[in-house]
Amino acid sequence: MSLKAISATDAASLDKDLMEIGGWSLDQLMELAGLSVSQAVWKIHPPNAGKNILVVCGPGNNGGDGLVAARHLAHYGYTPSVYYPKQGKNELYQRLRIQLETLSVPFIDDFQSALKTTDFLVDAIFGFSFGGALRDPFGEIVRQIESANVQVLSVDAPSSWDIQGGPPKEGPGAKFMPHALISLSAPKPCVAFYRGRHFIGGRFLTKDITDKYGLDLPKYQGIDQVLEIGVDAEGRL
Ligand SMILES: NC(=O)C1=CN([C@@H]2O[C@H](COP(=O)(O)OP(=O)(O)OC[C@H]3O[C@@H](n4cnc5c(N)ncnc54)[C@H](O)[C@@H]3O)[C@@H](O)[C@H]2O)[C@H](O)CC1
Ligand SMILES: [K+]
Repeated sequence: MSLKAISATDAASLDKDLMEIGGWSLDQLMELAGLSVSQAVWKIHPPNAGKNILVVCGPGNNGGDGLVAARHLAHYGYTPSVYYPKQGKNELYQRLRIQLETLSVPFIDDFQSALKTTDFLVDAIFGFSFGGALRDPFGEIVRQIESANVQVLSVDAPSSWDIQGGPPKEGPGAKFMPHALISLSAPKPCVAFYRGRHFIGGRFLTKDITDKYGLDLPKYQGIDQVLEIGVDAEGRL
């Protein structure tokens, strides 16, 4: 199955359209994005493969998707924990955090130790608004993830990758190739550099909006919020 990619600028504009024209709130979009991330985790790493899931969340909405996913994973019977080194100011993130704390999902400080004991990692650090060189503390965090012996699912883009141009040429992230990637709404151009399992999620697009941005409407099956799509040997979708 092939799906067209969307640039970072169009992805931001598409979200704006959904909220300003389509009647959506950010909470709703993030809830469906995070729900699809949790379903992708289930498909890749079902609970009988190990229940300890470490969700690493960044300061923006990509991190918000991770917080939502962690909540769903707790309800599915996993034992998620969250590493959230730089919480964003938006009150939405504070509410998502409270929801996790009331479920007794731990927010951990010792990332290095958590990496050694986790069964699976969700990279919800940066999505389509990432740009430039990694600023502290994220350079070291990405370096630890890429050298850890654990399967990773990246949310929307492998964190540290340029959304257009793919992995950095050197430094943290240069060797980062997650086991799986879930693109939200539509793949981002950096997927051309990606080799691994590839999912699409964010089941809320309408034909009007896919036509406006020249995208394909994924053919989700039944009640699934996530669909696995392929990437060929040359990185084409
Ligand atoms: N339509 C959908 O599918 C939806 C997707 N969602 C998710 O939202 C992100 C995009 O969120 P946004 O808040 O715009 O940005 P990010 O989370 O990618 O990052 C912003 C955050 O990162 C900081 N930052 C940027 N570059 C750097 C750097 N080089 N070093 C350190 N820090 C950096 C920046 O300052 C901000 O704090 C999308 O990918 C989806 O995952 C939504 O949930 C809604 C619907
Ligand atoms: K990410």
